[in-house]
Amino acid sequence: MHHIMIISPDHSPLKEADKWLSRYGFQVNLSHSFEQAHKFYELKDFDLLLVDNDCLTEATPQQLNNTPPRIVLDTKPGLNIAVQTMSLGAKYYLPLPTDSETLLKHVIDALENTQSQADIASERNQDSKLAKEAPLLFARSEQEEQSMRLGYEDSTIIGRCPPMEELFSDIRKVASTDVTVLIRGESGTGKELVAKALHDLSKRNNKPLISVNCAAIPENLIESELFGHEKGAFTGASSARDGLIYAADHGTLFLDEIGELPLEAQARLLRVLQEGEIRRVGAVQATKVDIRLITATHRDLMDMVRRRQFREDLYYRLYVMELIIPPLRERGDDISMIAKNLLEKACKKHNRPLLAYNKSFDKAIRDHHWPGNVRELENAIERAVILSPANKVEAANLKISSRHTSQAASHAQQIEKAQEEARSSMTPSTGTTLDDYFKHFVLSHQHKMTETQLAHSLGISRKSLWERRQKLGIPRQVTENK
Ligand SMILES: Nc1ncnc2c1ncn2[C@@H]1O[C@H](COP(=O)(O)OP(=O)(O)OP(=O)(O)O)[C@@H](O)[C@H]1O
Repeated sequence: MHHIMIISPDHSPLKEADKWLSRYGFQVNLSHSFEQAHKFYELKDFDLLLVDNDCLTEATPQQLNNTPPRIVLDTKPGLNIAVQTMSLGAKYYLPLPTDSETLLKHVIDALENTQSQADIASERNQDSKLAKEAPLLFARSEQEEQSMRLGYEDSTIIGRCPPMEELFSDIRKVASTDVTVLIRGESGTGKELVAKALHDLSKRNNKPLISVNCAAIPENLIESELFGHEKGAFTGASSARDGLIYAADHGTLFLDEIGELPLEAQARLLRVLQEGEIRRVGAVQATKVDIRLITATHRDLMDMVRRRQFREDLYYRLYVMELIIPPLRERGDDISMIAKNLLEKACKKHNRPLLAYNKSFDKAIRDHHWPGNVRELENAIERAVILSPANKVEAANLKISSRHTSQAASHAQQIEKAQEEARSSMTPSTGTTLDDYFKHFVLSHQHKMTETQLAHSLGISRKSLWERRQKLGIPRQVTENK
């Protein structure tokens, strides 16, 4: 039988865990503080500690010395505290209140993980005599190798600037945990790449990573796509179907553009997170699923909560860990490093010899503002490769619009200016193209409409709206956190 010590103040919701864990056969003891726990028990006799963060912050370094592995739970969760807590040795960091299943799952994971580490340690001890006689080089696992190479020129995510280094360090810390991660960054900054890195570096990497762009699925289909449906659940549902969440069972589900998820689907998703089970549209019974959820958005979800466009309870579920990807224009020398890599790729793709990357090309790239970030850079370089002569790429062939080239003007100022222009003339001037009209309408209305409302007003699907934004490089509304 495993012995667990809960250390939490009287008012903490963590005390509930006592009855849940006892019901599952764990032997549980409770203390109000580390001081009290040390006074009445030998902490080394316990297999695991569940600690309310309030008690952890009050503990002295001596009280934390030689204590069993711990899971830390927090009524005021935050990224900085989470990272600090994990770096101080916590196995998991979870928000409070939590539900019995989430807690049990993490308790079991932590106990199993500790056991396997103990097994490895004892094997290493046995091997150590041999090691002294003939030193062996232990190769790093493929996963460790991959984690060390994050950011390098040959990695899928290139970046060496301090904000990217910080991001990689956070990725390494959270990848192995099962916590829900919210990735924030402007369009084209690499959110999907980060989600993939988290999956590849996790213990779920031999199971599927299912990526879903919530903005690209028509609103009336989103629930059945995600959650599946029963036969006859709606017109056209001629047979029962599993949804994408079920397809991610035991793996990772990446929901991109989570801010575009309609409210009804948000309620269903919340249930998946709370209960660990999924109910198909039209079904009575639920099925258990085990997924690690990663979400991404360029939107200010808190602002959407205030406008009642996003559920507050879901927001707090998603916001356990936040990873922020800086816009390309703030990455200094990384821009050239990424550009060279993209040039190489584009040359290969178009069967061209590696074209010379000269100074004026580099200057043009570094001077541009890149509102569409790495995706825009990728497209511009591909254009330049196609249009340039025999053996060198020419800056002019990047075809980047000059109104974006001022580094001084901030992205926010640019969007504000564009919106101001759009608002000051509510009808487009004569001679504008359909694309201009489209751009004008989106920029002048996006501050007061959701993507669904915008698409509806334009008489197109959300998928088309999303695709045309990418094509025309129309930035989304700037949020205060960017
Ligand atoms: N740091 C990077 N190094 C190299 N390539 C990158 C980097 N970041 C992004 N890319 C490339 O840029 C493109 C856009 O990346 P990705 O789709 O991950 O962005 P995103 O933030 O998810 O975009 P959106 O918000 O529009 O869905 C991809 O082709 C990706 O491979």
